[in-house]
Amino acid sequence: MLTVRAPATSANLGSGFDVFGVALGTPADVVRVERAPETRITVTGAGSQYIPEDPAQNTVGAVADALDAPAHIKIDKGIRPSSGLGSSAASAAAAAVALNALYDRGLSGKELVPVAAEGEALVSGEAHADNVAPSLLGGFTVVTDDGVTQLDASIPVVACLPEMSVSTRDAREVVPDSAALEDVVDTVGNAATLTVGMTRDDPDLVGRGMEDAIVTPERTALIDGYDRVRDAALEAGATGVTVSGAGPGILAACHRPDQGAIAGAMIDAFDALGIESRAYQTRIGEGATLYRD
Ligand SMILES: Nc1ncnc2c1ncn2[C@@H]1O[C@H](COP(=O)(O)OP(=O)(O)OP(=O)(O)O)[C@@H](O)[C@H]1O
Ligand SMILES: N[C@@H](CCO)C(=O)O
Repeated sequence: MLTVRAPATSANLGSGFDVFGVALGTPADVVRVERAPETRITVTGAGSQYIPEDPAQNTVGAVADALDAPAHIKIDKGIRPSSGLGSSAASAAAAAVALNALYDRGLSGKELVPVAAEGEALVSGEAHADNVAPSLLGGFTVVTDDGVTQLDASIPVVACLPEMSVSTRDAREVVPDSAALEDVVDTVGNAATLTVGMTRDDPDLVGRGMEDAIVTPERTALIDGYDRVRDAALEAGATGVTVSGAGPGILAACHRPDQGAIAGAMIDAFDALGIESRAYQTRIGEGATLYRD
């Protein structure tokens, strides 16, 4: 029996649609695997009632297929599905690491990125890798057609998760087909600013670089109360706020001393609209970790 913990992630970071991602310290999924003649999946934990155990419909089933590694796979969900915190990706990343070890496939973390992305193709229709890459590798990741670049980073963040669901598949349908050149220029500038901020562990540059005028405005319309929560977080000291992944999670970058006030302000802003939420006060952290029992 092998056990892997794979963290939640936040993709896009505003200016890096389908490119940027970060691993979060908490929450995380835990996946346990043992060899079996056929893949069988059991799911417990947060939102497990919404997650199919049929291998043909679960992200870990796609990973087991891709690695030709049948197993009994137990998923303990720490990350609620349809959250914007990379729930489906964390299970896929954990399964990729666990099955790679269980069957001695010898693939590196970077080589496991396209394998785990097969799970994302299953649930969202596209094998976008901006959640599975940071969940596997940790830190800040940049995913392009040429591969993955990873950087260790340690920025404090608050990830606020309201009691509502937005499916990635739906949120991809509102992404515009084209953009005005001036918005593209702004977004490239913001993405560059954010990347420099990550290399310096500078929450001010990272927060400033999270601005995006192309995809994020279309997505915020799917999240009740987004503008109120964003304003509350900024007033409480957040250096930048954006939609986490496809939403409804909202990510705020910050300095450590402001973290508690920002978390409280975001929860209170949702609460004033009659929406329950919880906030993870965490920081950019490590990728998937393997434990041998
Ligand atoms: N192992 C799994 N964990 C979570 N969701 C899964 C899993 N396998 C299949 N699913 C399905 O994937 C969908 C959730 O994926 P989706 O990409 O919409 O959310 P997410 O992973 O929380 O978000 P995001 O990619 O925006 O961060 C649900 O329909 C869920 O049933
Ligand atoms: N880049 C993907 C990530 C989903 O978490 C999207 O925003 O649709």
